[in-house]
Amino acid sequence: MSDKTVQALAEVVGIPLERFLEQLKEAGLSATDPDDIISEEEKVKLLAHLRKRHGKTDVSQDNSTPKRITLKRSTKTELRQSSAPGSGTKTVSVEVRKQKTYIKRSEASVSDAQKEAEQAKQALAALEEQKRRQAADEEKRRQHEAQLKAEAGKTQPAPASVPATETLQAEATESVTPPSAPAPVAKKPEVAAKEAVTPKPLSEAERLEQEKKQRLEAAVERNAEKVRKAAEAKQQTLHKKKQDFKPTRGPATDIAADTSDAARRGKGKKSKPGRREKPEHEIEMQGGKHRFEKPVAPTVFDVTIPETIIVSDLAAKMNIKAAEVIKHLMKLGIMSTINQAIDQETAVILVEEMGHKAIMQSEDDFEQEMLAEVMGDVEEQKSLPRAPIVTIMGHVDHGKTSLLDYIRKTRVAAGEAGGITQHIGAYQVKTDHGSVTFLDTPGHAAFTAMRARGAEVTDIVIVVVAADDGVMPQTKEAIEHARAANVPIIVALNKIDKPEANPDRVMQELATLNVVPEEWGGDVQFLRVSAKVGTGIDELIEALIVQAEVLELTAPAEGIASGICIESRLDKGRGAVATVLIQKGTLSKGEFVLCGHEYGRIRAMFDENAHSIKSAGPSAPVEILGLSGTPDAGDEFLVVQNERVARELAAHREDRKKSSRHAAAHASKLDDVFSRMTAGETATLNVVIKTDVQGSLEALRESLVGLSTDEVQVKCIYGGVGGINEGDANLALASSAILIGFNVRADAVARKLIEEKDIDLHYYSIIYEAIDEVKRAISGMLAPDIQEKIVGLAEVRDVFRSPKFGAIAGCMVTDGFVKRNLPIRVLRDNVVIFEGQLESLRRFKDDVSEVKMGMECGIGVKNYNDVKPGDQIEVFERIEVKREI
Ligand SMILES: Nc1nc2c(ncn2[C@@H]2O[C@H](COP(=O)(O)OP(=O)(O)OP(=O)(O)O)[C@@H](O)[C@H]2O)c(=O)[nH]1
Repeated sequence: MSDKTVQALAEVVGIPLERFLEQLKEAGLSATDPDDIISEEEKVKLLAHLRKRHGKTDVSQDNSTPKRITLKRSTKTELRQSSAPGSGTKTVSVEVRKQKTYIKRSEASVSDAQKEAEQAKQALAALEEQKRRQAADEEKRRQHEAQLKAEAGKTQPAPASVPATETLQAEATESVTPPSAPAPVAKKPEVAAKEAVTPKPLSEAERLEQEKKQRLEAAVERNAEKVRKAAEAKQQTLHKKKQDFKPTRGPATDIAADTSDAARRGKGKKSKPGRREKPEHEIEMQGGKHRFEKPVAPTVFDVTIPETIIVSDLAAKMNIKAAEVIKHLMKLGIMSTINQAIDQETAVILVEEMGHKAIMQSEDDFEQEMLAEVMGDVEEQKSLPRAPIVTIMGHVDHGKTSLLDYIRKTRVAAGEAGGITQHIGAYQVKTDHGSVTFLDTPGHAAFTAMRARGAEVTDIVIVVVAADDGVMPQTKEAIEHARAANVPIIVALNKIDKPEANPDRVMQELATLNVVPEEWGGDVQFLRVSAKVGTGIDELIEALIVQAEVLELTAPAEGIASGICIESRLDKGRGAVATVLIQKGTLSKGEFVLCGHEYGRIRAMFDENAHSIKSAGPSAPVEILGLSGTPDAGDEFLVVQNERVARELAAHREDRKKSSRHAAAHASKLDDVFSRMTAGETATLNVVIKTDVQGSLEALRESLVGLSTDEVQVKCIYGGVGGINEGDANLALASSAILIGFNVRADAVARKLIEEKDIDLHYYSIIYEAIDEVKRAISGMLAPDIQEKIVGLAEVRDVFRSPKFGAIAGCMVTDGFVKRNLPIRVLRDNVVIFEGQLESLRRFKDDVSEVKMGMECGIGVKNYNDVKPGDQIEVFERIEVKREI
């Protein structure tokens, strides 16, 4: 055997290093370090020492008859006690090993002193080889021993029990011990007393088996030692951690503990990559105490409340369940659902009542804050004159489109191949004196719709009046809408080329509407034009430029661009395409834009001639590509520098849109006119009146305007004849006006808008009622005692004549339900033509009391036989409403 280090030898022998070193010291050897080399000579010395140590036990007789002794001892296994710490059932196996000491010794007895070194080598090598044998052999051996014991038939004292490590050592020692060598030391006398050995010769097979068992035992012992050491180390770590851990109350100290832990780990050995660290909480839980503690005082949150907030969002901000918020709202007398928006004031009361701190936040504040971040430090740019933005309005067929087309073709598309221009919703005309931008969506509906969305884009309105036709209802509407928006008017007297054109008459008519020509001493420019032959078009453009100068329209030409989206669409090949009108600054390709709640980088930019351009300045309409979606017409756009905030702002706007849908619209209400007046908010009540005939319009308008007092002025924004359409609803919305329908009704589109925007619409059929209600509203007498509620609508599809009932209208119920004993009105083109009672209501041949939406029925109207297909029958009920004050 070659020389080995102390450590290697200790491992081979299977005893702890420290112990082995001790033994080396006792043997008087110089090696003190695990890496010291033990020479053959030293090994012999060590063995001699060990032999001497064990020599206290007198087993010389055994040695002289080794085989017999071994056999007898091996039968006493079951009485042994464990000497292998921490190895559970294997403890029994360890006991058995002690017998083998005798076997070894007996075997060793045949060897002589000259063979010591060689024998030792063999024993050690054998031990090494047999370290990992199966425990099954051990079991087998025990059974065999039990059998032998039964055969022996008598009890003998147990041999001395020695710890496994010592036994192994002894094995090595005794294998080279001369016959006179002493037996191993009996460490546990009580066990030794029980064991006695009856000498009996061993067969060769038995001897081999005993050897095998011995080796197994050695392996088991070494494993047990390892396990024990690991358990001890673990125990120590735990103990140390427990000592280090001091229970904390606040998160700050928790963190401190964590960091100190981490620091400690860092200072010691570095955790190996890939090795899973034991989670902190497991360790803390083992300490018997959870590190998180219930807060001792209620947490007070700072709750930021926007102008409206959805119940579930409010609950989330206070870290409570929505049901809790709903419960508190109930206590405040407010019934709400989880998705309902509540106003800021209510939310503040609720938040404070729940013990939190409410911080009122205006949406504008928030947006301004974010916008400031988006825009960065924008230098104040010098304002320069800019082109006016013009909208053309007028009555049907008076030539709006022709005028726009003529200007575009002659002034914009000049020089274009084939004269084909792309329609992008707006175009700019350049002259020597300046430019003019035309919005290419004629009519007051588009104009008012943009206004209703809060976009005040138009600088000047051209009202087109056909000189051969004169002022018509939509001419009046156009004028009213322009006035409501406070936008100056220029009148284009069109079709001047026609022989029957009579511009003077038209001028007179307009003068009666307070649109007085400059040449008559008024302030409105009148131009005689022909959209067909081009007469007066240049003058018209000149007039626009002059008007722009009067208005002193200016905008910064440099700097960050902002403006309004005038239309957008989704193009199959190009994605979202938006036409925007730049109001300020210069917009460049590649810049990042936020538009409404859409955003993106401008991939490409085109002018009205579909020319790709790199940049554009104020009042220029451009088409941009690259937005995330299609913004709404009227949405504001601006260039942003920071994509992150742009995205957040876009998300915020989207949220706001959502909550404003839930929230009560801010449209004006007749009911709260008085309260707003007293709050000093308004001194004007705007009304939009639609009536069945001109006579009632005039009567109603005069009566209502006449109600004006020193404190409040009733202002008729617009009055017209006919049903209430989308334009009327938009006008009411844009002007915060109340809609009054006198013997007229709103059409389906208008009804939808009115419902969506919560516009205050009132239907009357008696002028006095309308006057009385407005009077009461402005004098604080809120809510009438009796209100009318429309419960159903049926459309007349056919009319049958019956000798018994007269005219029977075959109807389809299109909304709500029709009930026999409720009052009805007959409407033709949304105008009330009759009010009365139902005489009969039938489904097929049966009389019925009620017919629901989607069903057909026959309706007979009492004392009225003039029903025609296309008429509508409105069923309503009068309900009593309690006075609120
Ligand atoms: N003689 C003559 N005809 C014109 C003139 N301007 C328009 N027209 C004709 O008038 C008709 C109506 O013109 P449009 O431009 O469609 O009128 P509009 O106001 O846009 O009509 P809507 O789009 O229906 O509201 C067309 O047949 C035009 O050719 C003009 O200056 N002279």
